[in-house]
Formats: sequence, C-alpha cells, structure tokens
Amino acid sequence: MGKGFFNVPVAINEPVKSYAPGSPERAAVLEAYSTMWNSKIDVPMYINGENVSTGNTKTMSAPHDHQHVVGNYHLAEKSHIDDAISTALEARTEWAELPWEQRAGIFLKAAELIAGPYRAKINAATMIAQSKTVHQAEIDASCELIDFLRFNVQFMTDIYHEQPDSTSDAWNRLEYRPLEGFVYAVTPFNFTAIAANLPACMAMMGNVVVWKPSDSQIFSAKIIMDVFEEAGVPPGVINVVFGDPVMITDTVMDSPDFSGLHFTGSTFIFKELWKKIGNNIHNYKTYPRIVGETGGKDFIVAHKSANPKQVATAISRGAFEFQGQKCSAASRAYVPSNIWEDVKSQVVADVKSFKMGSPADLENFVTAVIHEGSFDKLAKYIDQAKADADAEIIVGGNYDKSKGYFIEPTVIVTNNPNYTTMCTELFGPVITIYVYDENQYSETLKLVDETSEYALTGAILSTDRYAIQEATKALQNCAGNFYINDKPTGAVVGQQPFGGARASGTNDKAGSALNLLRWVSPRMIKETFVTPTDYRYPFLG
Ligand SMILES: NC(=O)c1ccc[n+]([C@@H]2O[C@H](COP(=O)([O-])OP(=O)(O)OC[C@H]3O[C@@H](n4cnc5c(N)ncnc54)[C@H](O)[C@@H]3O)[C@@H](O)[C@H]2O)c1
Ligand SMILES: N[C@@H](CCC=O)C(=O)O
Repeated sequence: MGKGFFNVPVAINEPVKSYAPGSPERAAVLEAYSTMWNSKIDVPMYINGENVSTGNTKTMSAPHDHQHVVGNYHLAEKSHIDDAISTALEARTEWAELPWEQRAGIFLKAAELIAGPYRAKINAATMIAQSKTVHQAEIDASCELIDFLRFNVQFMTDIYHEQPDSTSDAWNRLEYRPLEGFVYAVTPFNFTAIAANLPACMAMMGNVVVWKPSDSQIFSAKIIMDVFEEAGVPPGVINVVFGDPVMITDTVMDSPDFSGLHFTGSTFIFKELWKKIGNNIHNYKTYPRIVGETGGKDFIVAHKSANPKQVATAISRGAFEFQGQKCSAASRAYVPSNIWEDVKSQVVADVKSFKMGSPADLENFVTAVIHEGSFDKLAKYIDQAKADADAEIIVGGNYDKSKGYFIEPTVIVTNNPNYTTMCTELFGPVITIYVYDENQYSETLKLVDETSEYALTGAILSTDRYAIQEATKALQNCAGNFYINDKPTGAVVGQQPFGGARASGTNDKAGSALNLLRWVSPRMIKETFVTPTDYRYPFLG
C-alpha cells in the first residue's frame, strides 16, 4: 500500500458495434448464439470460488421458444446461503485491505474481457435468456456493462481524492472504508449490465457480496460469473446463489453482519425487503445501507409546437424497444390535439412495420416478453382495454404464447387521463396515449405530475423554449431522468446517471459516484503534529 498516487485510464464510452450484414461482429454473435442454442449448460452456484451443485435443479429456456431448453441451474438450501455469508465474511479482511489499485485492475480487466473475448458470448446469452435483439443486447450486456466497470473505477478514484482541508499543525485524512459486514445484491431480469454492476460496484469499493440474480437471467449471469472469475475476483468476494428469493433473503437479512442491500426490481418487492430490514433493525451491528431502483410509469409529453415525426419516433422507440421492458420505457403519452392525427398515422405505420420473432433473425425489431406471468398480465390489460368504453386499441392488441411469449406492440388511446393503463406499470410493449386540448398545456403538466406514484423517466418534446422551461419546472419531481426533445430511454453511463425518486427508488444514480458513496463508511483521521501538554487557555495564564 501507499507506493504512489496512481491515475487510472480515462474512462470512455464503449463504441456500439453495428452488426451490419458482413460485419465480423455479426458473424461472431450468430455463431455464439447457435453454439449456445444447440447445447445445454449446467449452471452451479458459485460460493467461495467454487462451483456448488445441489442436484435440485430448474431448467432454463428462451422466452421466444419456451419449450427449447438451454440448460439448468442449481437451487440453494438454507445451508448454502449460510456458507455464502460466512465465506464472504472470511474473505472480507484481505479484500478490504487490498490496495485499491489491485481491485481496480480486476474490474478494468473484466471490462476488457467483455469488450473482447466475451463480447459475442455475453450478447448471445442475453439474446437467448432475455430475448433481446442483437442491438439491445449490445447496448446492454456489452457497452453498458463495460462502461459501468470503467467509469466506476474512475469514480472510485475521484471519491478517494475527496479530502478535507488540513492546517500546518494538523493533517486531516478521510479513509473510505468498505461497510463492516457483507452486502446483498438482488438483481432484475431485464439488464445484464445491471445484474453485473450491482455486485461489482460494491466489491470494487472493498465490500464482500452475496448476489442473487433473477431466475430469468441466470443463463446470461453465468457469463458474468465466468468473466469475474477470469478477471481475478478472489474467492469469497462475490458469491452467487440461486433459488427461493424469500428463503435466501430471510437468511441474509437475519444475519447480524448484513450491512447493505443493493436492489433493482419492482417497487412492491423493494418495499417488502425494506420492511424486513426494519423489522430486524435491532439485530444488526451497523445500520444497513438500502439502495433500490424500482418501477416506473414513464411519460412522453408533446407540446403543440412539437414536430409530429419526432414525437411519433420517440413513442415508437421509447415504448417498444426491448418489448417495453426497460424500466425507462415510455408507457404513457400526452399528445396535443393539433398534431395528434399526424402522430397517430406515423405511430400506427411504425408499429405495423415492426418485425416480430426470434432475436436469432436480426431483422426482427421486437421479440418475446420475459415469461408467462408477464405475458398473462399484459394479455389481461389488453383484453380489458378492448372491453372498456374509455379505451381504444389503435394498433396491435394480439398475443400468442404457443411458441414464445409474444405480445404485439399495442397502442391504447384513452379519453380518461386516469385510465388504469395510464397509472399502472405493465412492463411490456403497451403504451397508452391521452390526447389533450392543445390549449390545456399547463393543466396537462399538472396531470402528468399527479397521475402516477412513480418518478423514473420522462420526456418533453417542444420547439418552444418557454414551454420547455414550464415543463422542466412543473415536472421536476416526477422524473429522476428528464429528457428534452428525446425519448425517455437509453441513458449512457458517464453521461446520464440513472435513477428515480418517489416509488421509483432511492435515486442513488447507477453509474455515478453518488451510488459508490453508499458503499463506503468513511473514517476521519486527524493527526496533530504538536500535541498540547497543558489544559489551560493562553489567557488563563
Ligand atoms: N429503476 C431502475 O433502474 C430499474 C432497472 C431495471 C428494472 N427495474 C424494475 O424492475 C422490474 C422488472 O424486473 P423483475 O421482473 O426482475 O423485478 P422483480 O421485482 O420481480 O425481481 C427483482 C429481483 O427480486 C427478486 N425477488 C422477487 N421476489 C422476491 C422476494 N419476495 N424476496 C426477495 N427477492 C425477491 C427476484 O428474484 C429478482 O432477483 C420493473 O418493475 C422495472 O421497472 C427498475
Ligand atoms: N438505463 C436504462 C434503463 C434501465 C432499466 O431497465 C435506460 O435508460 O433505458
């Protein structure tokens, strides 16, 4: 320790590859997809650097072909969770005391492994496990994950540089210690990058981790585990467990050494976990840090000055890329009456032109939703919209789960701004549009603010700067990520730190120093050079 003040490589965003016909990346990803599709993988848990198989397994299949099995994974019993906790705690001292540049080296290496030898594999696994198109897999599993790793190393050093003032007779130093105990990462299905980043960024700051991925993402989580291992994450630092989320969480949160939760997923589950922590609060050695990024009901508002083509494109891409399963996806839109007919005709034409099917066919723009539970929920809301007098489906509305969980991208128009699908998170390829009187802009902004419990992302499209300013102010509390003349999706690490407030989360901004600060417990050290030897003030003589 302490052999130099090292500069880390300046983080730059990983360029997104095109996958155009004839490109080497296209050939590589299709080959990786075909190899994975035609073999079956066995995914053990990973505890203390060892693969742990229990024989109690579940199969993994692709959402776009649910009868096609691509492998199985092993389920934990309580004793495995106890093991994961105790090995994490055993690894803690050595890991926490490892100089930061050694930890940085591991995660910078992980970024390069993904950028190079693992890129096709992690993209193909994400196409299979989460039914992402190749473009959506590339911006998530490769680029966003690489960016998380590189930028967080830089943010980590920025944090370490933040030091208090000192004087000639006293030197003040802040030490950014990891949390005392172990931390718990619970990750969602929808972003491979989020699944990797939640455990990785805590480990980067010197913490030891128990990580529970989503059942629907284990196939791509396996590639993350392989990358962490090859990059040199030592045994016990990140322990990966699968199985009953309630049993795993109860076991973790019953431990007095539990010191932090890093969660991304639905609002309801996050609130349940927060309650459990509250109920156990007297048992912990330290107050656990709680970070959760959760649901959304993300909006697009168009002003009467907006360009209809831009509004329509923001809707088509913002609502339907990755089947509307980004937490940032537009799911309610407010369009003024003067441009509605133009917006409507382009959105309908766009949606009718979408190709839907397996991500193995790179021509497809949309594929299947994640699982049967999601499919059934979406089908129910679509049927309800067909039956309700205050809603009309203007395009889409069909669904079919015979082979994969396919929901047609669907646009509902309602004359009721509080219609159920204007308020409830559906998490699928369904957007509801309310057409407002073009002269009721201010009233509509109030409606946008008050309609949903969430505050994740939102967008205003306008060519009128006064209208943009009015929206920026009126909507300041209903979106943690607010976009002007753009769609509300596609935040880039290092450029748009991501997260929302209200029921959308603790707004600790993934991909920024704000998030990393939650995983350290600073120690202030004051060193006095001339230590007093007399208690009296000078004037007391
Ligand atoms: N705000 C963000 O940054 C962000 C990002 C991605 C996803 N999301 C949200 O995530 C949700 C979609 O992801 P999902 O379907 O994987 O969410 P989910 O809440 O169903 O699952 C998230 C994780 O919680 C675990 N879990 C489920 N029940 C649990 C329980 N009772 N106890 C402990 N753990 C439990 C799951 O196994 C999974 O690992 C959406 O609501 C979306 O808005 C938010
Ligand atoms: N950061 C992503 C969304 C992550 C949640 O699913 C975006 O901005 O689209």
